[in-house]
Amino acid sequence: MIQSVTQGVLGTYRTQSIAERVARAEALRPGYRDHPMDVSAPAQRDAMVDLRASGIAGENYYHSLHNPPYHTKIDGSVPDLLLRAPLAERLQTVNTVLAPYGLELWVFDAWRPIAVQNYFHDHWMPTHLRRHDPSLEGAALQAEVEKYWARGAPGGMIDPTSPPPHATGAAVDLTLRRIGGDALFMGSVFDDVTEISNTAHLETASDVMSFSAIEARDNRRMLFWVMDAAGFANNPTEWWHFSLGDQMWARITGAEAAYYGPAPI
Ligand SMILES: C[C@@H](N)C(=O)N[C@H](C)C(=O)O
Ligand SMILES: [Zn+2]
Repeated sequence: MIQSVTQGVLGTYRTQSIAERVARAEALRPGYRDHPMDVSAPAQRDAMVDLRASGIAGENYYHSLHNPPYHTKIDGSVPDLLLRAPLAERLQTVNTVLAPYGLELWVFDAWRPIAVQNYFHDHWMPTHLRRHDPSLEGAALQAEVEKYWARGAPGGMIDPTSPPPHATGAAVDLTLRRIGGDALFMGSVFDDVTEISNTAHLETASDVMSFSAIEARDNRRMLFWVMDAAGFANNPTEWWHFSLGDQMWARITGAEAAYYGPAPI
């Protein structure tokens, strides 16, 4: 029998605010790309696995045509959903927590080719921002871009001490869905790179919240806490982005150093 999400562990997660935790992460995140990297950590050699082969559902968003706001396949994208093997195992564990509720994870993206990262950071996001504010340039433009899109690597040469999160195989973009069915309502589409996607946006949104907003808030809470319990850190500007072992994770959790640099691909 399928359990209601209002009961048991997910029921608890739905009622537990994430405001404080996300605010703390937000304060810690700046400068995460300068966080120490343990380049000789044995984990640096952890294998990459395709998540579908590990029983985790998903489709690479950038390699699909059903991917608003893009509605087109992104040049350089790949169909794979590759992640470090120990992290894939943790996602399997998350699925065992979700299964009694008839839920599972749905992955949008994991390891990302540097060409895709460079495109969004260097072209797509600056173009989008300048459409709204043509005067935006230089450091101010970069700061706005990097709220949502991490700096890539010029010429594709990834710095082993400062890789973009999705180049490490330790960052994953995902949501919750009914097993084999529809995704739960999270209040924004994936890659809506505006404030609506900030993880705690709905925690503080308004005094009189719509039922839609409450549902999205509670679903975000479920996702946040179930991933937190598996050791993942959330990127505070995006409800879908989680990582473990990379620099953003290290910065947010207070780990001395990251142990996942560029993925062995
Ligand atoms: C925008 C989103 N899909 C994303 O992946 N953002 C993070 C911060 C990144 O670029 O690594
Ligand atoms: Zn991401």
